[in-house]
Amino acid sequence: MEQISMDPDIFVFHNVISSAEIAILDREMEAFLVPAKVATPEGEKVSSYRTVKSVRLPHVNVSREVNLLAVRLHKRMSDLSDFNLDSYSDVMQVLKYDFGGHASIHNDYFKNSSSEDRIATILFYLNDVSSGGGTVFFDLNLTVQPEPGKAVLWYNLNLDTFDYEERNIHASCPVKIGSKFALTQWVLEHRQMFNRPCLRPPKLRQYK
Ligand SMILES: O=C(O)CCC(=O)C(=O)O
Ligand SMILES: [Fe+2]
Repeated sequence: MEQISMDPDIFVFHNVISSAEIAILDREMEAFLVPAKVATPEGEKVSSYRTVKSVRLPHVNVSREVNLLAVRLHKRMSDLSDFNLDSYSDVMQVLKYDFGGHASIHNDYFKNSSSEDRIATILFYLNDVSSGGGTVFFDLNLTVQPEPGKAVLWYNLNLDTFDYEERNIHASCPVKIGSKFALTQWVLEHRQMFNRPCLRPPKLRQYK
């Protein structure tokens, strides 16, 4: 494990998913991938803002082998992050960015006082991308390049101030060769009330 940023904390882990496990996801999930939608004032839409195919995991239509793998991956994400994850409510997303696929600059929090927010993000990289495809943190001058088995963890809510962690604004750079295959987990805050207590309620979080 490496800490690639101290303030805010960002951690990188290596060899956290095996090539055999990646092969299962590659083989079984391709058929279920659909263009991801983003929330707009007119509802959920496919958008040039985020051009990626995605599917939820666990998933009702996939084999038992894949759903058992999903349970193992949740346990592993929980072990490496010390967050409490539940296979039924904290669904992961398998992501595939084809040539040119990208996610424009954003933060992962909702900043919406009516729902619980995403306290952190855990992103597993499942392949190499020889050109493009990095996760870039603009304010931190940091780019994390995909490598199979590597994972990155960042916090969307600051665990010291209990406020929105705006400095983790990020994007997924356009893929210039091949495709990018990844798995993301947005960690919700309510289930963390005992291991990360004292988060400020959404209405009291500041937006400067
Ligand atoms: O694919 C990436 O590098 C970034 C994904 C992302 O922004 C997210 O999962 O929230
Ligand atoms: Fe994101």
